[in-house]
Amino acid sequence: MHLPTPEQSAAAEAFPTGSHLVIQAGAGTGKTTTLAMLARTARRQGRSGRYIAFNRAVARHAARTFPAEVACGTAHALAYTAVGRRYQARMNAPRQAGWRTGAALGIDEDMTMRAGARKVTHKALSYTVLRTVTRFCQSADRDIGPHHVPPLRGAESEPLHAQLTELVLPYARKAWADLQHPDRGVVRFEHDHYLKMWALREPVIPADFLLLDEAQDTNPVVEQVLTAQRDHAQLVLVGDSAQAIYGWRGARDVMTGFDGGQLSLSRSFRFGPALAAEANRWLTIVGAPIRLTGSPLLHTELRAVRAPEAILCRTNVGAMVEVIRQLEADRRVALAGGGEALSALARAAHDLEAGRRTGHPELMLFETWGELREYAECDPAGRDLLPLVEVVDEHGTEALLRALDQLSPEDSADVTVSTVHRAKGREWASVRIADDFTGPDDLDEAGEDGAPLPGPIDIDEARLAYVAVTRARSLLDIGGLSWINSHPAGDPLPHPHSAEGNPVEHAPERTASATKRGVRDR
Ligand SMILES: Nc1ncnc2c1ncn2[C@@H]1O[C@H](COP(=O)(O)OP(=O)(O)OP(=O)(O)O)[C@@H](O)[C@H]1O
Repeated sequence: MHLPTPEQSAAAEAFPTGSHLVIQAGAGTGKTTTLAMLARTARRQGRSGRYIAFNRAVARHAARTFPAEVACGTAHALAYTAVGRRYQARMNAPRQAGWRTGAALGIDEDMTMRAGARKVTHKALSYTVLRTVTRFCQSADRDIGPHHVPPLRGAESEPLHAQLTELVLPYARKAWADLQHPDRGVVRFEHDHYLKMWALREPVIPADFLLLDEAQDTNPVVEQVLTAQRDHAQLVLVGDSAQAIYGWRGARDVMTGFDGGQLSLSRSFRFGPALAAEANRWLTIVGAPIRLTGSPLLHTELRAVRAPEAILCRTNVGAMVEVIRQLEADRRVALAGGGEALSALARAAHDLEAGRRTGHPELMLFETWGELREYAECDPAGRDLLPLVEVVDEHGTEALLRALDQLSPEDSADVTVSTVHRAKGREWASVRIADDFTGPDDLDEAGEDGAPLPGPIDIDEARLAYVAVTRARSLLDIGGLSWINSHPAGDPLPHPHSAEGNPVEHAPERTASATKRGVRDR
């Protein structure tokens, strides 16, 4: 048993008062240890509660640490017990292509829409219908509406999206109605469906307290259920606002602005002071409420690393490039999460090269590779696909598929390549940041030395950088993030050109952050 830090003790003392709390827990600061301390305090008080984790693996890990009075699980597990189990027969139904579901809902093969020169086929319409239902299920809304219809690659303009919405909405509503029957229907029943049904019933969760983990990335549907418990249960939101990296798929940081006592954990047990300083530079840029202190007992170096245990990439395509490089260097390579997402992309590219349409949701509106290349090169909405086009044009799809076939399991690999999204919650002894983390574009203005001034840093990119650098224990090679060393915002001292100190930008939806994101890691 460790001697608690003053911050851990403060959390353990605040908890028994029963008031709602927010605990900002920085990377590697012993969050689980601290929550277990709270749980033991509750046991002494005779209170029982629940810990709600982001996924099942985290919930299982917590269950081993927490006393039995605290039930550990996910929001989906609660919803399954209350609603989902009635739909078990439908959940066991075999998977089928989205267009078959679309056809069963009435989207015939000849039902298409023109999007300029592109044809939105019945397959793309069916996909959009199913995605609309999923987005509704993740929202806090009572009914399906136009804002749930996702933008379709290659048909992003407002008039086209409006046309798509009009076409898709009636079928999305029909799909949702179909899903209500416990034992028959044409739409495949998914976990998000029963979660939404449960939320619409406005459930009361019987508990004296609820501990919500990873609260910086909470789906609105879970947020709605949780905040509705605040009159009978003590709410404790735990997470790290600076690690909120799922905003692009609708998640919200429910810690910021929450009405409750504010606590923090800032002593990192993962790394030493040098890495804490690097992390703090990013925490300053994102305007985070905490700064980290490294453990004086741990030595972490920042320097070039030739053979790191892990290479962290910004995008899926960046990961593909790294996999190829590492294989060429004769290293056994693992890809966190497996190679299926990348293989699907490579197969889609292969189909387009052969002049066939693909069913891949990102590329389904394009008929040929040339058409996709033009979209990536000339359309601002397609700019993030440029790295994919370049990697395919450089290596060819067959070489990419061969490379992905050679992946090793993590436990027998020399190096693990991962996107930052996949690396969340993980740590390695030595980490290199991949070179797809490019800095912001230069401004049109020049500085006193005549060199162009670097543009502001997108705040979403800075959060991603913070998650990436804090995965290392002993060695960090900041690699692709080295541009920060010559950016004014990378200076830990306030910069003279900026009243606030650091020029950063809070990017609105679908601006720089969206176009820079690359093919998404799901
Ligand atoms: N007060 C303490 N003194 C020394 N070591 C501690 C203390 N609190 C936690 N630790 C150690 O820090 C490490 C990380 O703690 P823990 O497993 O609780 O964190 P986590 O929740 O898994 O990770 P993170 O903090 O990154 O979310 C563990 O090895 C734990 O034993």
